[in-house]
Amino acid sequence: MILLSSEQQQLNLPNAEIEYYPNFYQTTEANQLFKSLLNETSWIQDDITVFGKTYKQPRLTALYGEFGQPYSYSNITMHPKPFIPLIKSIQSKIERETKQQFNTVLLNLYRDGNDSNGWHADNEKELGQNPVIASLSLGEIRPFHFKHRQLKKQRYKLFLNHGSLLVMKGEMQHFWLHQIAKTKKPIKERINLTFRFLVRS
Ligand SMILES: O=C(O)CCC(=O)C(=O)O
Ligand SMILES: [Fe+2]
Repeated sequence: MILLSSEQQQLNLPNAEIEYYPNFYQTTEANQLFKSLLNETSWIQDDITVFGKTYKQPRLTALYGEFGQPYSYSNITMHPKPFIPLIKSIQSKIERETKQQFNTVLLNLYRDGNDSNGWHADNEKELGQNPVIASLSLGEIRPFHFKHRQLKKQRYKLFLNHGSLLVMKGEMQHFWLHQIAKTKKPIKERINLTFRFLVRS
């Protein structure tokens, strides 16, 4: 099933609360943000270890945070850089419009269709019980797939527009998995910023 909309939308799904703002940033501003983030972000390519074998992560990432608290997922520990003004200003707009608070952002750069982000949930302990995650998309439009862990008919894809914001809340990270799949289509870069609130340990 495909979910598409041109307006702010609340999706009613079992065990999840999802809000989607297709035009969180207008195109001109989104274009500028994309260009600046591509150039100004400290992108790295981490190694991931799966069943004892080490691979290059199939995308570039960067972590920025307010407290310098490290964030670990999939056997990777990332140490945040202090916020840069550009990212701070994006965070402020997201906080204002969603009425939620964030202190950390994980950025993903999908260089082309070969880059991806496998099925996972953002359920690390330091995110707390029911995390609110705000995900800004810039650049190439790619489908965000999500599926319920138990209810096998509950599978969806949402095309994340250039300049769009997706907010995941409620029990979503307990009951659902999400991914950005590889594609053979010749596509350009996509940047994604996922704002999170890390509980201080
Ligand atoms: O690129 C996306 O839209 C999803 C990113 C994501 O799921 C993550 O970084 O945890
Ligand atoms: Fe995620």
